[in-house]
Amino acid sequence: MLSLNDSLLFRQNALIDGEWCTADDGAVLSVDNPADGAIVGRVPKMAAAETRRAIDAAQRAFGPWRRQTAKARADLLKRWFALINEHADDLARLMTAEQGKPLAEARGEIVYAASFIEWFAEEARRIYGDVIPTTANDRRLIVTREPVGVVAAITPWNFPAAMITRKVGPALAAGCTVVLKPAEATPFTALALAELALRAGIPAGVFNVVTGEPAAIGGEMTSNPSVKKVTFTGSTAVGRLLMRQSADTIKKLSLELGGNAPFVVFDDADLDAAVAGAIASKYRNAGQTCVCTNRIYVAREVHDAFVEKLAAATAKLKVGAGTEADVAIGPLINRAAVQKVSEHIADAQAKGARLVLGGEPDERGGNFFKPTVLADLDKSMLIAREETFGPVAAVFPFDSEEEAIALANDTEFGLASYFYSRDIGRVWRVADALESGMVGINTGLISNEVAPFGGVKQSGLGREGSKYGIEDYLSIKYLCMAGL
Ligand SMILES: NC(=O)c1ccc[n+]([C@@H]2O[C@H](COP(=O)([O-])OP(=O)(O)OC[C@H]3O[C@@H](n4cnc5c(N)ncnc54)[C@H](O)[C@@H]3O)[C@@H](O)[C@H]2O)c1
Ligand SMILES: O=C[C@H](O)CS(=O)(=O)O
Repeated sequence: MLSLNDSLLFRQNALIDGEWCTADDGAVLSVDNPADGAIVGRVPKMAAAETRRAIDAAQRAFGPWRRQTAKARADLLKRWFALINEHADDLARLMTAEQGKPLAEARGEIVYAASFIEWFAEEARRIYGDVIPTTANDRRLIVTREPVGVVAAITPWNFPAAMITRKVGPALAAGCTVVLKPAEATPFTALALAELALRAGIPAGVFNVVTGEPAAIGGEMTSNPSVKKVTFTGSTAVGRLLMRQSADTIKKLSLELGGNAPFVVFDDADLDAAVAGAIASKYRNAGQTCVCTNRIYVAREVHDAFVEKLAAATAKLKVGAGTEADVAIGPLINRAAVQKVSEHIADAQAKGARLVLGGEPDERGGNFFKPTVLADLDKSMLIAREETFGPVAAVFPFDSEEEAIALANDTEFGLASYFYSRDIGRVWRVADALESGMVGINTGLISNEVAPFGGVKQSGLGREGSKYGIEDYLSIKYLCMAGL
């Protein structure tokens, strides 16, 4: 049973135009706790009709919201930021109950999620235009930047708060209004954030949350002409589908999609630092992040030493429910996730990989899986091509810098990549050669609100966070002011 300081944060209804409401037919979706399968709660199973009403509410709210001054919007966002931090413990409990991550990680995500609201409250007041040197004395050339309008947002289950504020923060700061569909597995964190937005004074209709049928809701979002932008975070497969569905009405798109991050350890690396970085990047959220290391390439000269150190560090990671003390690896989100991890391990072993540690579900059963280290892998294995999204460290040997770069880039994804070297020439050569939107050099943790987050190739379009993250919610208008 959920125990919150503020029980009103536990919302089991959707939010449309400032009102908490049910599905038209009263249907509901159950949400279960990945740690024990217990029902956490239920949310409306909405579809196209309710989504259309939410879009209409956002359209009505857009005019008044965009006409507020930047400072007025910034002040409301700062109040929302303060309320999120004030209620961080309750938000973390909600998140652990529905997503499973350890409470300490959930608490950290709330701080990270709030930082996007604070950052874009500040950015709201720096949306500048241009005055261009004129082409003739009878005219002045002016550039202004305007909010695009109603934004539809669809987010994943692995970061139930940060993936939402990384979109809603810039959208509201720019003067847009939002209709959000959170993942069906993790709606309660989103609904609690929406409750706090109302308490902050963000007007009805500016931020709406619909829950329910992904295909029906997404179909309305991508076809409704009032929606001017779709911003999506999730798998590349769904991102591709939404891109196709948005084409008929030429919607602006931001896509934060799948990854398959390489982690390269060169022979001149600080091995202990590389092991610490691999642990941080691999096992965060039980390996369920888009920027988790998926393939670890180690110079053959240091391969065995690295594997030994990595296995020793991995063996110290405690598996358990997110509410238990000192847990590092919580449950995976569902049985399908456990199945995929098991398939990747079995496939690798069948093709010659060596199991160093773990390799099977935890004794607890259910969605718990032992942190695993595999060695002596090669590119024929599924784990080399697919995003595992689980606690499996796959170590591949390599013999040259050129080979390491070729192996690292041998994927259709290009979100994050990492490498460890203390040779400054090699650092610049490898950083330039890696095909990814983000590169961690001598670190396994790169995410924050001030830097541009996003990928290349089939990992997506656009950037979130940083000064760049607000651009996708703005359009440029050129004024040619003549007759002077
Ligand atoms: N690049 C990033 O910033 C980032 C961040 C987190 C997760 N991800 C990626 O997301 C994936 C894991 O998350 P997931 O399992 O929730 O992904 P998913 O694509 O299955 O679901 C993401 C969201 O899309 C919705 N959805 C599913 N089918 C839909 C449809 N037909 N129409 C409209 N919406 C639909 C889901 O309900 C959910 O809200 C991984 O590939 C991971 O790499 C990427
Ligand atoms: O899953 C991907 C998220 O973007 C996680 S984070 O931003 O790296 O914390």
